[in-house]
Amino acid sequence: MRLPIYIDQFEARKRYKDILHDTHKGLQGHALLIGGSYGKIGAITLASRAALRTGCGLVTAFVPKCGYEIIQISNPEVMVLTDVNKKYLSDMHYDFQPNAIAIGPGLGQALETQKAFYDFLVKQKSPLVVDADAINILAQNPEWLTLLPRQSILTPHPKELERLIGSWCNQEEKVTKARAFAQRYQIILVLKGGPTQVVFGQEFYENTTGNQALATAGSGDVLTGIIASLLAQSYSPIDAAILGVFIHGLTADLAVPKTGYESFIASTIIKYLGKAFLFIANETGIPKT
Ligand SMILES: NC(=O)C1=CN([C@@H]2O[C@H](COP(=O)(O)OP(=O)(O)OC[C@H]3O[C@@H](n4cnc5c(N)ncnc54)[C@H](OP(=O)(O)O)[C@@H]3O)[C@@H](O)[C@H]2O)[C@@H](O)CC1
Ligand SMILES: Nc1ncnc2c1ncn2[C@@H]1O[C@H](COP(=O)(O)OP(=O)(O)O)[C@@H](O)[C@H]1O
Ligand SMILES: [Mg+2]
Repeated sequence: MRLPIYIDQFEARKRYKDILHDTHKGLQGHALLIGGSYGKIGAITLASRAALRTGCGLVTAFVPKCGYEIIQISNPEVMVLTDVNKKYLSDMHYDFQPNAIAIGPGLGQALETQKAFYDFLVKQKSPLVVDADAINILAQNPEWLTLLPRQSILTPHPKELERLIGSWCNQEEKVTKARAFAQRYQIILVLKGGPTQVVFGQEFYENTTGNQALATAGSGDVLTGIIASLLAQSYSPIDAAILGVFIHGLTADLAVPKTGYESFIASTIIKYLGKAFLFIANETGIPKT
């Protein structure tokens, strides 16, 4: 098996873009995060807060009606659009053009949601971030995979990956199958775990940040928000995926000496995003190439 390209501070630094002094929220990108269902609005709440803390100018969450007050109260900076349905999404309808869309956290797999996801996919032209139940729905309806815009980023954890590509006997087989899948559908696969790997075309990357503190509910939902935010800020899909997993893992490395593993929760990732960005921007000592 070919050696991976390690996602380290050099790879992160060369991809990182400074925020310009004369920018404004309209230039910083608008991310749309679609998901949530009754009992799982937290997933999209976390994803949308992470998107804001990653620097995009505007964030809209599209959730079922039961999520409206939850998100408005917990994230006042986030705008909220609601579905006609109370408990799960049934019609992903919005009348603006976001710079990036992520779909899946907390979405559920109700039949009406699956149909709405199909109608949504048919209309998409720009790369998406696809996570959690949106991946599970694709695994149940593999013929829809061809509808994914090229260079969409799928972020499965190992169980979601298995639903998508089937089981594997060892790491080598996993990567071989993932690579064939990514090439077939012309997508980027973020294989979450410890360590997280990224598969894109002929390239295979492995992240060097992160630790077991990330094994906590909502950790992946936060990653989805981070990657969507970078995509909305005009990072290319592969740069958004690579920088996203590096920053996500770095928060845990920076936090654990202060929090310990046990008290680290998904909100702690968001809390440490600022320190992670400062590290990449200023503390690596690596000049911008
Ligand atoms: N606050 C909220 O609103 C939250 C909402 N959330 C939302 O819930 C929805 C369901 O998502 P989900 O991931 O919890 O369920 P699911 O896909 O069945 O996977 C679980 C199974 O997968 C496995 N597994 C997982 N990781 C693994 C690993 N690293 N390595 C190996 N195996 C691993 C493991 O299987 P086991 O080992 O038990 O066989 C485990 O039992 C989704 O929409 C999500 O966004 C959550 O984000 C939480 C916070
Ligand atoms: N032991 C570990 N070491 C490093 N990273 C981990 C570990 N366990 C989980 N993670 C990371 O935490 C995140 C978990 O994502 P996911 O399972 O989708 O969580 P959730 O659905 O609860 O948000 C992934 O980014 C994964 O790489
Ligand atoms: Mg998840």
